Order: sequence, then C-alpha cells, then structure tokens
Amino acid sequence: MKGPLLKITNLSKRYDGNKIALKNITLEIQPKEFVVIIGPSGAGKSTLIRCLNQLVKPSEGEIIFDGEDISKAKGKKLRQLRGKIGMIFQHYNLISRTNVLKNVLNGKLGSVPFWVSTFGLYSQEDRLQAYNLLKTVGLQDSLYQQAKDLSGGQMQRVGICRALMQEPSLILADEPIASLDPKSSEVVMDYLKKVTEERDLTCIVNLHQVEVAKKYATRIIGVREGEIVFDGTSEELSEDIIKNIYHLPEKKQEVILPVPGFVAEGEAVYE
Ligand SMILES: Nc1ncnc2c1ncn2[C@@H]1O[C@H](COP(=O)(O)OP(=O)(O)OP(=O)(O)O)[C@@H](O)[C@H]1O
Repeated sequence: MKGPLLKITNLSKRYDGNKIALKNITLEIQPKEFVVIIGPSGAGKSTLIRCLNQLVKPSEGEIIFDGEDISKAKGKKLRQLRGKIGMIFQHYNLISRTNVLKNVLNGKLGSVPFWVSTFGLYSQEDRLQAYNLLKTVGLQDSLYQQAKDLSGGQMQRVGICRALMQEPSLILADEPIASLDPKSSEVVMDYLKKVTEERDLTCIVNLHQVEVAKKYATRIIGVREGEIVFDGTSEELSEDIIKNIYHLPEKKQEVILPVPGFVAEGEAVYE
C-alpha cells in the first residue's frame, strides 16, 4: 500500500458537549508501524483509539483509513471498514461461558450470516484458521475450555486471536495489559508484536507502562490533556520528555484554615 494507512486531521472530541478529551489531533500512521500511545490517566488515549473505529464518535475532524473516511461512515460502509480493524480490550470482552475456539470464531461475526454464528455452523476452513491462530499463541490445548476458566493472560491471547480472525489490516489495543501481572504482560506483548509483524499489520496500542512502550514500539506518541506532546522513537523518549508527558499543571495549594472548635480524630487537645 502506498501512503499512510491512517490519516487523522484536526480530530477533536468533546464529551457531553463540553468536556474536551481530544484537541485538534493531526497524525499519520504508516503501514506496519507498531505505535504505542502513552500519557497520564485521562489524557485522551482511549478516546483517540476509539475514535479510529467510531466506538467513540469524533466531534470534529477527519479520519481517512485505507483511503476512506471512517469518521463519517455509517451503516454497511462503517461495518465494512470496521471489519478491517481488529480490537483488543483491557477486559478481554470474551463470552465467558463459551469455549475458546468459539470465542475466536466470533471474530468472523461481521463477515458471516447471523445463522452461522447462532448455530455454530462455521466452516472447516474457519475452524482450522482459528485453531492455527490459537496454536500461534500457545493455546492449542485449550480449545474447548470455557473462557471464564482461563487466566487473564490466556484470555488476552484469545482476544488477540479473535481480532486476527477478522483478517484486519489494523489492530487497536486499548490497555491490553492493564489487568495483567508483569510476566503475563510480557507474554501477551511478545505475542502481539510477533503476530502483527508476521502478518505485516499496523498496530496501535495504549499503554500505561513507559518501559513496556519503549521495548515494543517502533514509534511512541505521548498524549497530555488531549494533545500530542511527543511523537518519536523509543530512543528519542528521554527522561525529560517522559516527565513532560506525565507532568500535570500544578494545582494551587489549597490553604486549609482550622475550623474554630474542630478537633481532628485522634488529635490531642492541649490547653
Ligand atoms: N464517556 C465519557 N463521557 C464523558 N467524559 C469522558 C468519557 N470518556 C472519557 N471521558 C473523559 O475524557 C477524558 C479522556 O479520557 P480517556 O479515557 O480517553 O483518557 P485515557 O488517557 O485513556 O485515560 P486512562 O489511562 O485512565 O484510561 C477524561 O477527562 C475522561 O474523564
């Protein structure tokens, strides 16, 4: 593909008509990039990722994905574009009382008639594809286990397979390791990086952990208060820049005056 996979121009998001979560974001993402978005809580990372597939409706701006404006797409067109974007969630979003194989096959939902999924009539080819994906992430022995019986790390590996089942060109991962311990986080990130590289996919991941971002990203975007304040490589992300991304404007120190006659709990009163 020639040109960027994503071209975001003047993207803004205002929640409830007033809370500004994104301010005029302009950004291009090239095919095969592994982009990690970092920034403090409330910076707008999730909003940015979710605007890309219209899980959150942008207030202003344009998002050209694969040559088409996804920000204005509706109905069939939107479903078709979303079909090319796999999504991975912090809380996995698996069907807990359904087995691993069926959860992965659900990735096909957008591209098969409803009765195929309702009655579990997936083709042999689809089943084989799901099995091969699960094998890639080391879960070939858990096909018939219910999702609820898996560990968090295993659930997220199923989440990765479900996203890949769509055969997307873009993967969006919204805090994929925020609920995992460091070891499982590493396993999940290793697999995510491996499967996206092997398939030449573009990946955009939101992360809280700067060290993890530096280890995996080909490009890091720092967001602060709805704006991009850094865009560069892991090597370029210096300590000072990290401080700047995570630094919030200093709040005015509130002076708390003692209330006459008030005695705090546990406080001794000396006459
Ligand atoms: N549905 C919503 N309605 C109103 N305000 C929202 C909504 N979702 C997010 N916000 C606000 O928009 C801003 C950006 O939130 P967002 O979740 O995108 O940040 P974030 O960087 O992903 O934070 P975190 O790392 O904590 O998930 C925050 O001030 C948040 O309170």
